[in-house]
Amino acid sequence: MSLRGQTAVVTGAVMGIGRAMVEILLQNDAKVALLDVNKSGGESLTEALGKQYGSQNVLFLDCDVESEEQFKAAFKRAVDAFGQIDIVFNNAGILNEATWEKTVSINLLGVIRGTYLALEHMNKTHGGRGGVIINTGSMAGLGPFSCCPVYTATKHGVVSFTRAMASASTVSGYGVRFNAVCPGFVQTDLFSNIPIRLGQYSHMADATAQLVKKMGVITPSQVAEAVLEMVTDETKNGEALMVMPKGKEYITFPNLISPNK
Ligand SMILES: NC(=O)C1=CN([C@@H]2O[C@H](COP(=O)(O)OP(=O)(O)OC[C@H]3O[C@@H](n4cnc5c(N)ncnc54)[C@H](O)[C@@H]3O)[C@@H](O)[C@H]2O)C=CC1
Ligand SMILES: CCCCC/C=C\C=C\C(=O)C/C=C\C/C=C\CCCC(=O)O
Repeated sequence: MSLRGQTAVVTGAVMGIGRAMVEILLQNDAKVALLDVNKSGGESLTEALGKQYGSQNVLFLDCDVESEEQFKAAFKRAVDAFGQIDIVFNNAGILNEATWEKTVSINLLGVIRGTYLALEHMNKTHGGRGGVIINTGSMAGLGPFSCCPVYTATKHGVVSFTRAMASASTVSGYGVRFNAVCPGFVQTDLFSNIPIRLGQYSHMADATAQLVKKMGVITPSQVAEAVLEMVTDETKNGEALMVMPKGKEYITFPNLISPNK
């Protein structure tokens, strides 16, 4: 499937799931702006990707999603370089229960900030041409990940924010679709230094390792393929797509207004 003529912004683009998403977008002919705090890694990755996919199709922007100023400037530079933004993947996230305020700031506030800044360029009621925004949740956004209560709260926030924005967009005519991807365990850097990341819950590291063993682990590319499906399938809006070793599943949420439906 071709995304030729489409432009994407990916946060947390240098490693893990973000990096896999950048590659699949480039493989499908999109132009991609990579936003990340890892400047040296971002510059060398972008140089390598430029050689493979064409340097005019890839742009690194040094950006901390905690900073409104840096984030706003990055969107502007992406628009200046590529002309418009059609796809946004708000993916940057950390897992650290010790620095829990930072976890909230990056995982939840960063997604909200990225969504609102993206809408300034994409919202059809403000001269944009619409598009799709995918936010990275987690299975921890669907059920409790007991060793990480704050991380769990941020991911529930991401899923709920995404669903509410999908609904707001439909009602308001923004022309932008919103979906959340909810992976299980993915083999990335988040798996390093687990006891430190768990902070006061470090005593649960062994039990969590058992859970990982039971549930299994997927690759960043499997997550990227699931995200691509929600990018390209124009019927998908307000979805939370769980991605697990046993496969993908769109989550059915309770209908709170008509509980028997
Ligand atoms: N690895 C896993 O098992 C799972 C991860 N996730 C979520 O997937 C997303 C990506 O995580 P991974 O790829 O696993 O992590 P990772 O640690 O491999 O990559 C995260 C990337 O985000 C960047 N980043 C971190 N803080 C940033 C900030 N303030 N501003 C901009 N960029 C920043 C990092 O430099 C890095 O390139 C996160 O939101 C995470 O919560 C969700 C479910 C499972
Ligand atoms: C000891 C290894 C821990 C590794 C943790 C690393 C990353 C986890 C990232 C997540 O986003 C969590 C992903 C999946 C698990 C989430 C919830 C499990 C809920 C299980 C249940 O309902 O009981």
